[in-house]
Amino acid sequence: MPIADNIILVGPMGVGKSTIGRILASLSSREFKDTDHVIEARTGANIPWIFDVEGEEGFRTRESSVLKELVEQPQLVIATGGGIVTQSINRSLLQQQNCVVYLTASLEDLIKRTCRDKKRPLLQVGNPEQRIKELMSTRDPLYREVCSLVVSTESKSPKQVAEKIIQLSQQL
Ligand SMILES: Nc1ncnc2c1ncn2[C@@H]1O[C@H](COP(=O)(O)OP(=O)(O)O)[C@@H](O)[C@H]1O
Ligand SMILES: O=C(O)C1=C[C@@H](OP(=O)(O)O)[C@@H](O)[C@H](O)C1
Ligand SMILES: [Mg+2]
Repeated sequence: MPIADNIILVGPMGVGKSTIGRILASLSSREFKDTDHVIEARTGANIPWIFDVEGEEGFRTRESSVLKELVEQPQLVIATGGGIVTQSINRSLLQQQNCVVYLTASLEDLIKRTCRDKKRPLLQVGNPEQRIKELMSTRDPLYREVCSLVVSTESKSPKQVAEKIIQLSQQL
């Protein structure tokens, strides 16, 4: 893969996109961007606040415009939010990219990694375990539709996952 190409991480909340993305960027000499962080920096508000004030729809509009902007820049690692694939306009854009990596984890790990924080509004309503299961059943086919690689994070440290992505992306 040419060095100028971006690596884009997709997958469910808690799979490690933001954590692994940062490490992957430093290991592969790319700049790290996280769609959620860009939205927060631009609005001066955190994700739960944006969901409260603008609803999920307002957040998705912001997310789509940030994604469109980022994919046009060279040599980035882009960590997306777990719901990026719910919008068909985002899926079309992702399908045009060279390297979109779907990170996977067991439901048990996803629950463990998200249960302690309150920064994910979609897990604050109802039973979080049930919510993660529901979201995964609708979103898993969508992640698969847009990805060029599937990489499991199970029993691997974030650094090991980042190294695996580098190895596999060189074979694309
Ligand atoms: N491979 C991993 N093994 C164990 N814990 C992880 C791994 N990757 C991420 N985590 C932890 O899971 C939590 C969620 O990670 P985060 O990067 O915010 O996920 P995402 O951006 O996909 O929602 C964090 O506490 C992070 O430290
Ligand atoms: O799955 C989702 O719909 C969301 C995932 C979050 O990002 P992470 O996947 O980085 O947690 C964030 O974009 C927002 O809370 C909505
Ligand atoms: Mg994240």
